[in-house]
Amino acid sequence: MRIDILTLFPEMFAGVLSSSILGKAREKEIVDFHVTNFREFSESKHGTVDDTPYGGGGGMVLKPEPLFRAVESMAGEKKPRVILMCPQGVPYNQKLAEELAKEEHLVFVCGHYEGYDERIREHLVTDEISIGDYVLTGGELAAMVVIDSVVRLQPGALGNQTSAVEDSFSTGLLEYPHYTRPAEFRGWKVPDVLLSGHHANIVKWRLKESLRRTRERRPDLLKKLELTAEMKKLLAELDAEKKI
Ligand SMILES: NC(=O)c1ccc(NCc2cccc(O)c2)nc1
Repeated sequence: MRIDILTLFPEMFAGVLSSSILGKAREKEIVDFHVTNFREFSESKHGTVDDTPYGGGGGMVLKPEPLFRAVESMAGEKKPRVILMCPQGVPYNQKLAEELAKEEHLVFVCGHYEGYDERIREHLVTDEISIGDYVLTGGELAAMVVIDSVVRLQPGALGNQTSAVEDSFSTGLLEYPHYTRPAEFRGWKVPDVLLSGHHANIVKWRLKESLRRTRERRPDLLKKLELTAEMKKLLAELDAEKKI
C-alpha cells in the first residue's frame, strides 16, 4: 500500500511514521509512506499556498493550484483515494478503516483551519473524513490517526502475536478485561476462570464481560449488533445478576 501525505509541516510525521507498528510496517515494505510539502508545488516564487477570500472576510483560504499539482504529480496508474481531513467530514470509524485498508493508494490532504478553496473539495478530493467533533490546528494529527488505524490492519503489520480481528469494534463489542502475571497483586486477584485452563469457559467469560462492558459504556454499539443466541443468553444472565 502506498500512502502519500500532503502537508505544510512534513516534520510532524517523522517520528510517527518511523516508530512502533508504522515503522515496522515500513521496514517490512507492507506500506510505502511519502510525505510532501505542497508548498513546493506553488507557482509563485514565494511559495504562496493561500490567499485572502473572495467576498471579503477574515482568514486565508488554501489556493487550489498547489494541491492540484501535488496530487497530479503522485497519481499512479490507478486514481488514488484523495482524503481531506476536516471537521465537516464523514465521521471516522473502524468500518471506514477496514474499507480504506483495502485500497492500494491513499493520499491525505492536511490543511489548516483557514479553510480550503471549494474547488479542492469538488474536483480533487474523493473523501472528506473527520475523526471527531472538535477542531484541531491542522489535519496532520487527524491523518496520523487514520493512517495508524489503516496500516495496522494490513496483513503482517501486527506480527503473529496479536491480530486485529479480536480488537474492540472489530467484533462490534468493547474489549473484555485483560490480566497478566502476577495472579495476585496487592490482594487483587485474577478471575479464577482465567487460571482454570478451561478454554470454553474462558471464551464464554470473555464474551460475557465484553457484553457487560459494552452495555454499561456504549449501549449505542449494542443496539447496532445482530445478537447471537449465545449473546442473548449471556445478556439475560447479566440482567439476572443485576436483579440479585
Ligand atoms: N475532527 C477532524 O478530523 C479535524 C480535521 C482537521 C482539523 N483542522 C484543520 C481543518 C481543515 C479544514 C477545515 C477545517 O475547519 C479545519 N480539525 C479537526
